[in-house]
Amino acid sequence: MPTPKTIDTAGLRLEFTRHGEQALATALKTLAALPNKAQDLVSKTVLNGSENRPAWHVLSRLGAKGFDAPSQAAADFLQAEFTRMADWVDQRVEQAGAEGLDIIHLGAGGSETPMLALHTALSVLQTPRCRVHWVANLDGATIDAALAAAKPERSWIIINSKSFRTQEVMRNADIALRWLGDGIGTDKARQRLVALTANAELALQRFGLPANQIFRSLPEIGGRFSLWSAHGMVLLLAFGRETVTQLHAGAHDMDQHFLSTPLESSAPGLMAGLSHAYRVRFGLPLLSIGLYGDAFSRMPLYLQQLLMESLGKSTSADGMQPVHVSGPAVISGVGTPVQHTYFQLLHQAAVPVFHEIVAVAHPWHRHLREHMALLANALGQADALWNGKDASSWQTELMAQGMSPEAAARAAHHRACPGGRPSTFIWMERLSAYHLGALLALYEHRTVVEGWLYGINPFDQWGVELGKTLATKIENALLSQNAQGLSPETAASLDYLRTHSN
Ligand SMILES: O=P(O)(O)OC[C@H]1O[C@H](O)[C@H](O)[C@@H](O)[C@@H]1O
Repeated sequence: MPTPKTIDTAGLRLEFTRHGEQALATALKTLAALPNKAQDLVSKTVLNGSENRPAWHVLSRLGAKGFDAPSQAAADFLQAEFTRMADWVDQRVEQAGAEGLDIIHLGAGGSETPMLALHTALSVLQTPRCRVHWVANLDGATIDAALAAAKPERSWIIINSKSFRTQEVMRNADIALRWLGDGIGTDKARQRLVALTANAELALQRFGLPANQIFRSLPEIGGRFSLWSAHGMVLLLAFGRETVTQLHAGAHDMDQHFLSTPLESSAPGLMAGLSHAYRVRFGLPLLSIGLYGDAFSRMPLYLQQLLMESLGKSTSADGMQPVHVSGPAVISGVGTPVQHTYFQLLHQAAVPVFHEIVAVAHPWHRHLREHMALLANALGQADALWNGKDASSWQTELMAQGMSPEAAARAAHHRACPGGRPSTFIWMERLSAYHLGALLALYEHRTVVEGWLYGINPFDQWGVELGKTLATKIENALLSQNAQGLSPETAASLDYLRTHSN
């Protein structure tokens, strides 16, 4: 099959023109040999073996269909829950009237980063209908600042946690609930608490929340894939049903492309195949993602979570074998500012990095000339990475400017860029909810396929769990002043902390 050099789908154009024939051929060969499990994403097949579950995030897009009875039931449930949530949101916004709402949004990881990324991007296009105060960290200053900026009488607390066990989220919820109780009374405060979760039992148990204050997702939807389900409520609050429906439509169109196209010619397939080829065949450790426009300023954290939490594994999906090469470390930032931070490393570091660029063809503001200059920067970086400029061209140029041949030769070596550094250019035709939905679904599918190529399970995250368990144990030791059972390194750190923490 000839290598597609560009792919147009769901309002996006992907250019694969800045990759060598060898990398493309390797990607195509490995993709051709990989059983295409895309359809399993919409069936009852257990794709997440270590947690013994299917992976059902595609079913949470509006309009998605299941392949068999259990998956269709899941799609029906998720989409009905979306409608219940959208109705609830409309009522809240209407009741708030001109005063508006303060939303205290408590969530971590996948229960915050994708919503924050989209909230930032969509805010450029549409003024949010409510003020959102984001709190992810266990940093008392952050929750204090969020609460100080909100008015209790118009505040709602959203506890966004799939497991309802994430310690920092629950701690912040306790603080926020106390603050709201002080402001409007305990009973009223409890009525202003909403849980978005796959663990409704725990929400009931911990906060006594009635069913109408709980919006449910499913355990089969992984944390970093969950924004389309109830976990994305804040987007409905801020931007309304029409915008969020457009977001789903973009993702759904990308799903259709992914589900109906062989991996070798699908956009997510080829991105994954190339990333895998650069890691496994060429040994490159780093992937860079540069996104052009401040609308994308919160996207890097989400993309890093999606890619690294999914692909940072070293055990085969069946748990039986070690995997020696898995996903790249991801560095990411917003162009042009990021060009002034780590791009030097892209151009001249001894070990090459592979790069992805996201840019929007049509400006979302009135400054067309500046927008063209922004895009010229994105293209200029891609060109410099791929075509470089060798020492002899520099030497000729510097001598033409009057430098002596010896000085020009020395200077030329510092300036020379080797080129041959690959990138995939991803154009969004416009900045819109639809195109953002398509972009996020593209990255989701690309991540999943890449996981399959390494032979790992992209849907679990056991490594994150150990540190969480230890944190609880260490906190108990700190409180009881008893370091028994802790590692000697931690016990020594606690000695320092005992004398310096208050
Ligand atoms: O939604 P929660 O259960 O609170 O989990 C929040 C986050 O916790 C961990 O960091 C997981 O690794 C993430 O995938 C998850 O999104």
